[in-house]
Amino acid sequence: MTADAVVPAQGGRAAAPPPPPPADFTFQGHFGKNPLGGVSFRALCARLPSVLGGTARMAWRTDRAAVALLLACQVLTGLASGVQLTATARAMRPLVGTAPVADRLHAALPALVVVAAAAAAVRAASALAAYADGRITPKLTTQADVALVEAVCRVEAGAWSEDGFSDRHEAAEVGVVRTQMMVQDARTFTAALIRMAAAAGVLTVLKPLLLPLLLLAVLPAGLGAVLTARVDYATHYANVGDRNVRGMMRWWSTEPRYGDEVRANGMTGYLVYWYTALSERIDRRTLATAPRKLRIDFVTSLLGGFFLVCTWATLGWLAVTGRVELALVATAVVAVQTVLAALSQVVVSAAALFHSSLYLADMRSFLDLAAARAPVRGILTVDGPVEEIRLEDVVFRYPGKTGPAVDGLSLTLRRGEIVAIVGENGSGKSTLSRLITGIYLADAGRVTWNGVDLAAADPGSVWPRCGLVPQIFAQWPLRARENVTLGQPRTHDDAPVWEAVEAVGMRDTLDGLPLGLDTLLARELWGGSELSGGQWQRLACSRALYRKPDLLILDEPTSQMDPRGEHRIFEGLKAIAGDRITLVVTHQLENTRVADRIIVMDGGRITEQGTFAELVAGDGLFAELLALSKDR
Ligand SMILES: Nc1ncnc2c1ncn2[C@@H]1O[C@H](COP(=O)(O)OP(=O)(O)OP(=O)(O)O)[C@@H](O)[C@H]1O
Repeated sequence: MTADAVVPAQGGRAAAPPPPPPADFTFQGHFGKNPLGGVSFRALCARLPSVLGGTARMAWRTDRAAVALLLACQVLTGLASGVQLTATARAMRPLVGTAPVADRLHAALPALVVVAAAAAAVRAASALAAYADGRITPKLTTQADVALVEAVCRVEAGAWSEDGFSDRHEAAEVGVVRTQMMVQDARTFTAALIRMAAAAGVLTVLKPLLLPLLLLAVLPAGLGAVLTARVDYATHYANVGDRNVRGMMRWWSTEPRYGDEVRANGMTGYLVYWYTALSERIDRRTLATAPRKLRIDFVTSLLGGFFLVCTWATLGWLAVTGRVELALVATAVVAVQTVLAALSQVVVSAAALFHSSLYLADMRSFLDLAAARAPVRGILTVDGPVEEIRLEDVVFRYPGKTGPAVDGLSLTLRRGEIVAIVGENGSGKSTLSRLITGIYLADAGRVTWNGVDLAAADPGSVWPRCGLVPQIFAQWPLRARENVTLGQPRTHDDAPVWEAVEAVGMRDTLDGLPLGLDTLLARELWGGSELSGGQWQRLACSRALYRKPDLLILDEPTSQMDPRGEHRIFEGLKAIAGDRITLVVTHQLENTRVADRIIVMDGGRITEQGTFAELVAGDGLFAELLALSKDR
């Protein structure tokens, strides 16, 4: 079914005109250019030893015993292949003689036994090598995967706003998948290389002339495989942006949590159309390369075939003209077949290795990029309770935006204070809370905690002192207990967990779950229990309270709560305010009554501040917004 065939459902009404296709996602910046686009063929092939070396080093670090076993098996394979061919040559001599069959067989028997034993050794070595690979690969893949997850979790939040960062991440994910094939490709490659060397050695002894011809017969296939891999990679690179967005849309469309919105708002038709259209665009790019790949295949097969015919013709000519005795011709046939099979394996696995190396290089370069974006701020530490947080002429602009989100803002927050931040959508409230916590660093001006500039402070001494309930909070598919304690060192005492749960009025709800605090909060997983939106929000608040932070920031903390829950949260805030700085971002202006001070933001600046009574009495934005909230 094509995108055109997918008619967006409009509640039974005829769908016209056709919906717009998905937007084009192309990056013009630094990452918009395929890094291999201008690289020569020789330079591409020269990568192979470093790829093999890199894989060997990674594997060595992972499981030395398995790597040693793998190497031993490879050497054994080579030796056994050589023995097999030499014994074949020895067996052929009596076999092609003129004595009675029984005598010929009898004379060839010892050599044939050696052939059989060597073949068995090759089989056994190959089985053991597969076993060693099976031990290395899962660990290697997990290592790569964990390294990627960790790197992504650590980067500065601002990195995600950089042009192409998210797509480089998507490309790195493909690198992790490719890691699964890396050891197998390297194993096949080295085994074939060793087998080929052994067979070529025997063949060289028999008739050196055949070897270059064989090489010529196989090399075009290798060239073709590498050229095809390059075309595939170029297509992959061009598709990364689209695939990334398609993956996200797939998640949003199929995630049960958003299922109600998708169904009741009649989005299914358009979403399927959109998904199909984007997939077709990706397919079009992929299919566009098919004729080129076919041409490469044709030309290289033709060349390879030509040289293969030359090899067999040469062998025939040698036999017919008596330049080689018949027994040796028979061995040469076996040797040619062996070298040919091994050579083909070498080029195919070398091309596969090369292909994987392109994606692994993406993974490594993303890990480097992520490491470069990890917070490196300084070694200063914030000690003791946080008494004062000060912002001095702070300016912050998101990458790619023309104007600043926070524009020359100065503010002092003191321990024991509850400060409410209000303002219209987009006025910079959430950005301000990110600057205060040091999630973002100011472009100009500075933010200090107890006089320590966050730009020079180790985040490890700052973030453990924060408790943040963001506007969009996570609903972790973990047990209820972990949903409260996540981010804190593990304790075996549930009393503080219940205390935090009690503070947000969730004790009865969690008590009622099948396994209490041990209940898995994930509807879609086996044995999981789902909470309501407001209950999840209460749990997010309890997570921040459990941390007993020096700085508590609540960004729209009660937007999904019933009045009882909301009342409880704000009463609770007053009770614990003495030990910390509390910041509440809210549009529910009535809730700001609890605050000692209210800050009104407009266009990234503070335009008013004071107590609730003072601001109500004034004729500024706060009074206007409050009047609007009551005007029904
Ligand atoms: N991650 C981001 N990347 C780029 N621009 C952003 C990002 N987050 C916010 N902005 C921009 O910064 C400005 C301030 O946004 P911010 O989220 O701080 O406003 P807010 O006052 O919290 O709004 P709301 O009341 O809607 O939550 C807005 O113009 C917004 O478009």
